Amino acid sequence: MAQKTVREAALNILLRVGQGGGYSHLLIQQEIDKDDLNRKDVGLLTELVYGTLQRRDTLAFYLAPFVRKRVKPWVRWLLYLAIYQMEYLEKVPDHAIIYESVEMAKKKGGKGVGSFVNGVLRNIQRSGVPSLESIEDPVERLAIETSHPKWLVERFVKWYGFDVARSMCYRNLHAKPTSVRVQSLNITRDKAMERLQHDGFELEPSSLSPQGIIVKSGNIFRHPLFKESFTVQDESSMLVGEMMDVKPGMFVLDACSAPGGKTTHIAEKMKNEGKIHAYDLHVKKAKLVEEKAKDLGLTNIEAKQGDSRNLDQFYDTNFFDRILLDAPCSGLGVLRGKPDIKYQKSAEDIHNLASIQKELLESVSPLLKTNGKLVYSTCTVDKEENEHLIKAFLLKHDEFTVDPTFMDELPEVVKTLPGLSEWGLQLFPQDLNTDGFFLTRLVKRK
Ligand SMILES: C[S@@+](CC[C@H](N)C(=O)[O-])C[C@H]1O[C@@H](n2cnc3c(N)ncnc32)[C@H](O)[C@@H]1O
Repeated sequence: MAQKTVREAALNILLRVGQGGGYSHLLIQQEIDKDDLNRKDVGLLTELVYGTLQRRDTLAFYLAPFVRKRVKPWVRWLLYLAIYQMEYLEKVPDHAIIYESVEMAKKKGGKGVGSFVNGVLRNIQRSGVPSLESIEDPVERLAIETSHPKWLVERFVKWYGFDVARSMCYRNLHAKPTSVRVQSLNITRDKAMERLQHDGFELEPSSLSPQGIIVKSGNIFRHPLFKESFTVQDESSMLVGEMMDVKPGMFVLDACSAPGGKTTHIAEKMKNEGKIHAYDLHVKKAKLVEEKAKDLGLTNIEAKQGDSRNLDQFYDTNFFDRILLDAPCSGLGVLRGKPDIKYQKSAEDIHNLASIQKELLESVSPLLKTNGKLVYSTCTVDKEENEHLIKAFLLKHDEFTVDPTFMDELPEVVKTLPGLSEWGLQLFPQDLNTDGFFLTRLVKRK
């Protein structure tokens, strides 16, 4: 695909995301599948879409003094795309960016729109974008310079203080590394790394899971061993499997399991013995768990569609040795991979999600055996969904406590992190370059 067409594809994706017509990562994937782009084009498309979307509010601030009238959404996105390239990418000179943007504007909207776009971009090139230093309120400035909604930055500052909020917002602007988990029953991590390095991959072992590998370069999806031996998984998520404390032969409930990253990890830890009852609300998603288990050769997983708020009709109380509740959440820890989330979620959404999480925890916890362990996790950094929820649950249920051995069993690298508290571990993306993630392990005493 010629570069100009890549930019057109980027514009179409941005417009659809802006209109609420899809998620950027899925739309990029669709475009890649549709056009069979080469590696360079895929890189450029991803960079343009993520970069522009990640910086949307900063770009709007830069554009504001140059556009006094209302413009159509596609023209606005076209201008954001152009300013993003002018301000953040060094590869293409400004005159080429302006030329291509004007051509796209003419093709899509006619000569008039073309000359409007030309005028705006040439003015920006001449006078430069406005300085962010002109914003006096530090929270508002942080919100605009890192393109997060102000209410969200206020929330982060309230929970964690300005410095942690600032590091997190900045880290959210940068791409995250790819990491994979090795199917340890098929191949050891050392052998897998040897093979990948031989095939030209640049790698690092994970410090959070002995099964984890950080892939610094190379396309792991196309590797011949991918299907049967690797699962793409953030290192923070691998920590869940590591902390489940499972043994072969146990009965485990994975209450929210799709697409099965953590289920299959737990199954590997159980040496493919015992049984994991893996539920998901959606039948299609439960199928994904089944397929993933099949690809990895794991037979101790039973994937089923079901609402985990109603499992008491199928199981007696005190049935499971271990329960994982990897709850549906706001996803505020994964903004690097899914920038759309920061513009779409509201405080009310978070509050509603926290009630679902609470309902799920209330419903699955009676199914745990005495002395059984329950891991609660989310990929968010919001206290209402994490620490506050656990605190309230423990206040109500004196049969549960945070497992006293949880802290000791954590990997050394997390033991000094600021997010470790008596309620569990809150990982921030800036800590170890993982997703923002929360996990804790409860134990049932009576
Ligand atoms: C965070 S994702 C789980 C990710 C998964 N544990 C993994 O590691 O691959 C949450 C999942 O919960 C499912 N879910 C939401 N509400 C549910 C409910 N009431 N019962 C069962 N599953 C639910 C969603 O469909 C979603 O797939």
